[in-house]
This record gives sequence, structure tokens and C-alpha cells, in this order.
Amino acid sequence: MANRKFIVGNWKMNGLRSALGDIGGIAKIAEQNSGVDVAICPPATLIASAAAEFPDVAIGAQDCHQASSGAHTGCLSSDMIKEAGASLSILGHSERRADQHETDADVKAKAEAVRSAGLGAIICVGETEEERDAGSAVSVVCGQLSGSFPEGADGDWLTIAYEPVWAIGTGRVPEASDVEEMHAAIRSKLGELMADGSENVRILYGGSMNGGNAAELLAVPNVDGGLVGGASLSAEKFGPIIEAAAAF
Ligand SMILES: O=C(CO)COP(=O)(O)O
Repeated sequence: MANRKFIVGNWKMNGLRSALGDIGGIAKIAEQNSGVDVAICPPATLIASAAAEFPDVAIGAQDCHQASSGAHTGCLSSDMIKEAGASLSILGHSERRADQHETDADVKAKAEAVRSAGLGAIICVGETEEERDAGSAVSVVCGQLSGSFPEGADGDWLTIAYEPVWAIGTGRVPEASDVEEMHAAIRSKLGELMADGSENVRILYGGSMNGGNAAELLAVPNVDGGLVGGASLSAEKFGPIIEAAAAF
């Protein structure tokens, strides 16, 4: 499984019903590139209609509450996103860690909730610019990974996304050598955290990936795909990334 690239679009807080056509266009490109796994994570309001209209592309959520139900105004449980048609959820994105103050412990609990519902999880980790400048990027990211890591995980449902905070939405991308170092460190940490199957966990790179730099980033050892924000919002921009992944 780890040899199939996984390209995921994170639409963040973008997309009204009028954007469903873009999901249709992406689904078509995904179908034409069947050697690549593709998922789109639109806002929660579009999950049900996207999943119903485009059953051939995986639809994911961008978050999921750790509790199965209860007094959590504005939140969605793993069973709710599953019923709507999601097959996976992004968890612990740096924007949620910053804006909603999500902790590693929260992300771990969310991942366990998602697994109980039979969904896939994409756990996000990544350092800030200050942490990189201080030389602590690898230790920060490995610490986040350990703290966010679900109990007793096996490889089939889990994906890790390395997204340096300073590369998100900025047009700045780390040197390939820095990506290689970080993905190797994550791979090695996964080996410590998992009894077996760690080699099957895909490690995605995210942060200003686009059609122009995808091939280079996807060629880096241990980069098993991409988590794409801005360049996933249209088939025109996302298509070249999927096509770049298909060349591996
Ligand atoms: O945060 C990201 C995906 O989760 C990356 O966003 P950009 O691709 O817009 O930099």
C-alpha cells in the first residue's frame, strides 16, 4: 500500500454547493489516474452531497469530535461524518491546533474515535518557523507524533501528514533535503510507536504543494503523497498534482 501515492485535497473553509462541479472534475481526473489514491476533504456542509454525487472519489472530513455524542455544540462525531459519506478525516491540522487550541491528547482521542467508526485518519504534525530556526523541528514533530498517536494502531487506516506551519499558504517550500530528513525521522518514530505495519503508513507532505513542485516533492524518499490546500480547490490546479503522483 505504501507504494501507491495518496493525494488529498483539504478545502478548509472554502466551497459552497456551486463548487460541487470542481469535485466532479477532480473525481474524473482521479478516475483517469487509477494508480493514485485521491481524496477530497470539503467543508462538512458538502460531504453528503459530494459523496452521493461522486461515489468514485473518497470524500473526507476536516475534523471529528472525540466523543460519540453529547453536549458539544457545533461539533460532529465520527458516526455523523461517516453517515454523511466520509471515509476518512483530517485530524490535528495546525490551523485547528492554533485556532481551536487542539492538543496532542485531543488529536489522539479523535484518532481513536475515527478508528472505532471504521474511518481513516490523517494526523497532521509540523513545526513553526521559530521552532525550525531554533533547530528543534525534528524533535517538535516527533513529539507531536508520539503525543497524537492512537493506542495500538496498525497501518491500514492511518496516514501522517507533515506540514511545516511556515510553508502553509505562503508559497514557501522546504528544501528537499529538509523534507527527506523529516520524513525519515517520522518513519523511524512510527517504527518505535507501532508493533508492526509502520512501513504501510503513508507520510504525506503538505505546505504550498502545487503542479509545479509536486513531482520534486513526491520524489523525496518517504514522501508517499501530498496534503494540498489552495491548489486543491479546482480540477485545473489539482489535476497536475494527481498526474505528477501517477508518474511514480
Ligand atoms: O494546510 C495545507 C493542507 O492541509 C496546505 O495548504 P496550502 O497547500 O494552501 O499551503
